[in-house]
Amino acid sequence: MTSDGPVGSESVARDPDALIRRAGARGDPNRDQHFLVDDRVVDRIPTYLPDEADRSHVLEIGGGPGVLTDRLLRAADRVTVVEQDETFAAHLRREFAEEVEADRLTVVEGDALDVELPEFTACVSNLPYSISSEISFRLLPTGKPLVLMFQKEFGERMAADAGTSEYGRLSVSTQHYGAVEVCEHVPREAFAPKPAVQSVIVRITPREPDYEVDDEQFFLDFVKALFTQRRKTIRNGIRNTAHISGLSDPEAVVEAADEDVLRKRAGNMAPADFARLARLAAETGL
Ligand SMILES: C[S@@+](CC[C@H](N)C(=O)[O-])C[C@H]1O[C@@H](n2cnc3c(N)ncnc32)[C@H](O)[C@@H]1O
Repeated sequence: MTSDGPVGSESVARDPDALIRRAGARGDPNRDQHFLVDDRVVDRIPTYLPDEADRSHVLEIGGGPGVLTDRLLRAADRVTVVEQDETFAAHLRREFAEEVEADRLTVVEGDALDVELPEFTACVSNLPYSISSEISFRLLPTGKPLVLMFQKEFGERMAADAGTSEYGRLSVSTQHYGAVEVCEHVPREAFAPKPAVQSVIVRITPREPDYEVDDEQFFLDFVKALFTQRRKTIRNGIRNTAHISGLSDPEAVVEAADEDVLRKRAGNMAPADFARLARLAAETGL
């Protein structure tokens, strides 16, 4: 049930279309503004947080008219929303004046890639897709649960298993930080204006990886290097990409590694296989 009623008296969830009307501006696709207008989808998003997630301070990137902000304020003690567009930032402060006054909502106007992020306990966002990768790799190292909307292909690559066509550097580097699941496919019709692409909601639950990495930066660079040569064997990948991985003696790594591993291709290497090889590479070839 949603309400189109007066601002500030909402005991039921706010109606998406009414919020867009009160914001006084339509979404501009050139500014990554595709707003959720399907209540059922918006209502489900906060429920994808893991049960054990700490809901004391939830971060939202890209608040827009505030339909998700509204649901997050119902599910969390405190919310910080980062919004780049001054019209929508001003609208959010107006629309949620009571919550701002009560210190339950902070509206940060600025670019989510530049602003200082608060000490949040979880992040739930319908992201601006043009910054999907950069913002994800700002959020992932915080080790907090994330529920994020992405372009379908991007979210599926994050969640992909070794041996599938979607599996790549993005899968390994995301899964390094947490367990990744696609919770829901969201059709274009759930947004206004309708985006050109389909979307997915992805949950990332932080956990320690099931392998050990001594030098995280080298591990991530090594994975990046080997996926630039995904059609080549690992043997040739190691040899051809020292300028990316930073190896000073790639030949020593090839000599030390198992033949079984050297014959594989990056797309068939599980994250734990990369980690084992990265440890060996750091010991023998850095
Ligand atoms: C896909 S819309 C989502 C809006 C709202 N949460 C919803 O679900 O309807 C993305 C929002 O992010 C904002 N935005 C775009 N780039 C941004 C950036 N770099 N930093 C912060 N916000 C940004 C846009 O103005 C827009 O309001």
